Amino acid sequence: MRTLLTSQQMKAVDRYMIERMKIPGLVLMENAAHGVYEAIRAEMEPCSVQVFCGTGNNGGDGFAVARILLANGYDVKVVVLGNPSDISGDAAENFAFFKETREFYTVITNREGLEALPEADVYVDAVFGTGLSRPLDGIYRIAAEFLNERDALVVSIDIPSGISAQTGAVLGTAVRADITVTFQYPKIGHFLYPGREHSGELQVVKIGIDDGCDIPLQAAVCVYESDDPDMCLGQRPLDSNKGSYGRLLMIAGSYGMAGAAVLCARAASRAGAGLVTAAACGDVVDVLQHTVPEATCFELADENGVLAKEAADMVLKLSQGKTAVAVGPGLGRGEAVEEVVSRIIAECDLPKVIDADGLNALAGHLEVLEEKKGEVILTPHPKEFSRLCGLSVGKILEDPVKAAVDFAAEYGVTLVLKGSTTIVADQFGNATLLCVGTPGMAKGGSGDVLTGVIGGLLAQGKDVYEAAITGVYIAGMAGETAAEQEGEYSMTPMDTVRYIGKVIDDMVVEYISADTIHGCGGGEYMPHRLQQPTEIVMEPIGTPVFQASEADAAEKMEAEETAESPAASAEEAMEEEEPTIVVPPVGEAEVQPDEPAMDFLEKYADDPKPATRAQRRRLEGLQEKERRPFFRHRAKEETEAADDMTEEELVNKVREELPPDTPKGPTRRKIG
Ligand SMILES: NC(=O)C1=CN([C@@H]2O[C@H](COP(=O)(O)OP(=O)(O)OC[C@H]3O[C@@H](n4cnc5c(N)ncnc54)[C@H](O)[C@@H]3O)[C@@H](O)[C@H]2O)[C@@H](O)CC1
Ligand SMILES: Nc1ncnc2c1ncn2[C@@H]1O[C@H](COP(=O)(O)OP(=O)(O)O)[C@@H](O)[C@H]1O
Ligand SMILES: [K+]
Repeated sequence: MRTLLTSQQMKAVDRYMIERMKIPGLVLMENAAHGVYEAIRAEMEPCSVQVFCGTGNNGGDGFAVARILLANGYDVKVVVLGNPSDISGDAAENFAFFKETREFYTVITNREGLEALPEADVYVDAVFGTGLSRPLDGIYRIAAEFLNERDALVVSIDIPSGISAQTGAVLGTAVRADITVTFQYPKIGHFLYPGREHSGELQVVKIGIDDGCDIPLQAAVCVYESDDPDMCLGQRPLDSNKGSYGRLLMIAGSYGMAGAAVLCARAASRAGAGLVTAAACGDVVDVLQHTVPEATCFELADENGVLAKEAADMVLKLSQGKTAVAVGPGLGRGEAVEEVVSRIIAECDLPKVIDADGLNALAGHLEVLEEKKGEVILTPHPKEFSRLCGLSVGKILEDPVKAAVDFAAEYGVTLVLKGSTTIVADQFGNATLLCVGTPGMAKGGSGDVLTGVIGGLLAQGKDVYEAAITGVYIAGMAGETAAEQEGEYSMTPMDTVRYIGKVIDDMVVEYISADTIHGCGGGEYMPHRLQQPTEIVMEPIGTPVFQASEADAAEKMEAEETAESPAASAEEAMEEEEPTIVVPPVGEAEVQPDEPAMDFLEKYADDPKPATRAQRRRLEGLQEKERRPFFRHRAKEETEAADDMTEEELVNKVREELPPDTPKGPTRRKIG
């Protein structure tokens, strides 16, 4: 799990370090530039590099990178876009060297100027960072388009120029980077499309903004990605029984849409619910009894295969003794459905997840949410959300985090806005982005699976925000596994259901105490969560921008100094050292799963970074196959060499080659 900052929060952190911690801005910029330089050096030996610089601090980073590259033998040209006399502050300090020597920079104002430049091996995009405030136009637009046409490595500093750090939106046009190097904290725009795709491989480097500033703790947005080690569940206690894992009441399906109920019920069971009770109209019950034998079923009153108003009394009666409700998949539409859904919300005090036709039933009747008795999770895709909130889909996607957070706060619900990046927002202004799932899930029925998983977790006693986040993670990871096994084109939602168990099994760790309700752990591992909306104060500078008083800060420093021995803190610091994280590139390369092996290998020979996990696995598999003869050959040589050794020499050699003791990871408790 990673904390994401907005541009405003990042600026506030920056100011804290400069004004309070007295780290000069130039030092931060130098550290940032070294991070970018390391990223380039890891990819390319000294070669020709053009650094496109704007006139703000992003450009300042660019000048510093250019200087470091020059000092390390790269052939560098700085391309200044905009008026050099606008360069000020730290950026001007870093520009000074180029201004003086004149030899390594040029100011470009039009396309002809760019086209007259020689081709380079690497282009660095240091035009705009978090300060982007309006769509790119003029020379900036031309330069972004020019960079996108280059057949060379493009490295963006902080965020691809033209991408909004807040929303991931393209403002006018935007650079498509192969690598983006950002500083200390990723930004929301790195994880929302189209920003996620434009960022390429994301690297996060430390620049000296460390502990001591509480703004990152106040951040309300965080992200989970595939295989995130922080996402875990506790073990089931050995002496538990089905009653320990809750009872889910599911109301789903109608004539012709029994499948939605089947997927939802199966997913809930796979997510661990102790008992799933499916309430539906007659035809659906018949199907459920055959396909989901583990569920108990009740027939509800219907009219032409869709719930009748009278069904509401039966549903409310059935809800007694249950621990959660899932309602909506495949319910169909009509006044009766609206009444059933409204009454469940207003009269049943259990936590509930509402999806699909449950959401359609709510659209236009949002006042019902003001009367809600139990906590509510809504799981719309953008179109369903548009029907709910009245904003157009386009408007929602302009700033989906804001749209989700605003709605959740206004109606006091947890909102799951589904998509290629799914956003979970709670009523306090917190949001979690989940970069899991696969285009293989873009197939009818995937949403029903998610509803079942969330319902199953709710039934087991998970808090609504946790159930929503964990549910999206599990369904997304199960979808990714299904895509690996069955292919992105062919996988079905039922395949996703099949792999839920594998995903959950990988998430179960021994070290979470099972005393969280019903043995479903994870609480303390979930993101830091604000209980009150927080505002980051930007003005006035220098005085109480940050809440802690001088006296508090001095006290805290003194306490920290006396609390730890230097050796212990150094050791801890090493342990806590955050590695540079690398987010796999997304979207760019569209490779069909059925592509012949050789074409696939050739396509990625120079750039082994296919778009999806499934594609990466496939590539790794093929590369491994390619390598095999070599390994066999080496193994044979080694055996022959070993034959010539005495036994003692052989034992010593093996000892030398043994890896040092590695710490043991969490293991599952053995039963029996
Ligand atoms: N915040 C931090 O902690 C650090 C920030 N650093 C760098 O500083 C950057 C932010 O610097 P700035 O705040 O100066 O912002 P930028 O360098 O991103 O750009 C701001 C300048 O561009 C202008 N501008 C914005 N959009 C424009 C458009 N479409 N067309 C023309 N002009 C436009 C603005 O008016 C402003 O003058 C970060 O992205 C990062 O690269 C680093 O130096 C390291 C430390
Ligand atoms: N390109 C994608 N990448 C990741 N996840 C996706 C993608 N497309 C769809 N999904 C996921 O699949 C599910 C689809 O839900 P939904 O649109 O409600 O489907 P349906 O109503 O047909 O069941 C959501 O959880 C969504 O996040
Ligand atoms: K940039």
